[in-house]
Amino acid sequence: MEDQKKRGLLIVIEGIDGTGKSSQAKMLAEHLRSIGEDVLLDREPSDGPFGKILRASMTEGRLAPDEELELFHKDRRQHVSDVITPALKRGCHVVLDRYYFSTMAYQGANGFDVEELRAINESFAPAPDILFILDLDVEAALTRIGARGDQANEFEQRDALQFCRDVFLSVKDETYARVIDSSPSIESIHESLKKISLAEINKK
Ligand SMILES: Nc1ncnc2c1ncn2[C@@H]1O[C@H](COP(=O)(O)OP(=O)(O)O)[C@@H](O)[C@H]1O
Ligand SMILES: Cc1cn([C@H]2C[C@H](O)[C@@H](COP(=O)(O)OP(=O)(O)O)O2)c(=O)[nH]c1=O
Repeated sequence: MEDQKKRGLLIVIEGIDGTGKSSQAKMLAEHLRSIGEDVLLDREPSDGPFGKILRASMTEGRLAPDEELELFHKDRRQHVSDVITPALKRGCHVVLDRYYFSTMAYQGANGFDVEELRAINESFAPAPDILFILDLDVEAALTRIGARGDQANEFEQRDALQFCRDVFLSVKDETYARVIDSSPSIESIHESLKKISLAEINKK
């Protein structure tokens, strides 16, 4: 008898820096576990070898765009095959802080073609069951992360973050996508994510 265990849900949380992804992912995972669901809380770049190189480059100095993109794809291929797919197959939900929509956004802002990036990633990475797009204007997001670089840096940063925000919103009509206004309190946003996630889990 084929194992009839229900496949887990891939729940992805995306948004520009400061929209509350990490806070919401942690709270959602903790809530689902508290009601007996098997949940893996994870993130991209992942904690695998390629992800580690990427995270190091964020403090030690950005890699060349081509090299950086190649590493994000290598990291995701390994993350999907070694972590995400096995977890979903054993019925474990995966709550993921960033996924390939961040590649579309941030490497798109770096000059790569957004739709091409989407096609490459969707050739090997499963689409989410739910994609929460945490949306917030760039000024409010920058304030939250206390990003006060020099003026020039801020202008560049603002433009790039606005580009990213627009890319995230560009997938809002997908059946799996939910745009969540991230200006309310952390708790009220958590209530929205909890309600939507439980409705999907109960559909299975
Ligand atoms: N809804 C919210 N209202 C006010 N502050 C928030 C909210 N969500 C997150 N924050 C704060 O903003 C900062 C960034 O939150 P974080 O969860 O790390 O966002 P991200 O992972 O999207 O960068 C943290 O200091 C966090 O406490
Ligand atoms: C997953 C992913 C992240 N990123 C970027 C977004 C972040 O600036 C950085 C690290 O992600 P993260 O740790 O989420 O940083 P933050 O908490 O500040 O948002 O990696 C990409 O450029 N491409 C990607 O595919």
